[in-house]
Amino acid sequence: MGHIQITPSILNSDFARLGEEVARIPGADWVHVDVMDNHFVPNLTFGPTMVEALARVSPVPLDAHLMIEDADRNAVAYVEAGCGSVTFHVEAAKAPVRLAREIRSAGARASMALKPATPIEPYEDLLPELDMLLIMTVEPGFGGQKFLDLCLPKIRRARAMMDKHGIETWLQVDGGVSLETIERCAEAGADVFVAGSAVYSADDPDAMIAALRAKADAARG
Ligand SMILES: O=C(CO)[C@H](O)[C@H](O)COP(=O)(O)O
Repeated sequence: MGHIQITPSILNSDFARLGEEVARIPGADWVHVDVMDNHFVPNLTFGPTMVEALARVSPVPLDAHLMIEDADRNAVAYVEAGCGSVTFHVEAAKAPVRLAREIRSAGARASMALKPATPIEPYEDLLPELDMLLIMTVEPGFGGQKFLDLCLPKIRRARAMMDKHGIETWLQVDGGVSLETIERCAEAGADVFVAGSAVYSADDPDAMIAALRAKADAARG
């Protein structure tokens, strides 16, 4: 298991002041950018041009979460836009192994996401192809939703598979992560935590990142 990393999502930040919003979180490990196409999810955010502009001003590297159809054709554009990590949804990829290899060859960390109802078991043999697995803990599409406890057993099973294979794949959780829920995720084996509304609704987002990190570290014992 890797060290604890906190990756604030800008989904619930002020889109009119994105440069200033990322400047408020220098203590983050990554900035999580939720790319939504209004097809894979019923919400629309931004594309590679906006992400490229954000990458130029962000104090920390970008972690793109692509909630888009046709991930096979579009994911590498986000590596070229300057993202250090690119996550595609397995439900949207026709050839996930080829896609993970393309992301890696283009120079970013390759990551694959599972929606809450998508099981991990069919993808066990694919884990060594990934730098990170993202287990969604809400239905993708919107920030500010309630954490789904039903996803915790899947996080545990994914961590057990990684241990069995002896691989260093990071395990990210995304959706409803807060001071109230982060310990459960860390205990289950997650090491990378996306937090959107918890960070951006705090008076001091950077202090919230430190508080989340401390809770996750404590839960690990
Ligand atoms: O992927 C997402 C939604 O699809 C967001 O990253 C996620 O929901 C973060 O927001 P919050 O922490 O408020 O749940």
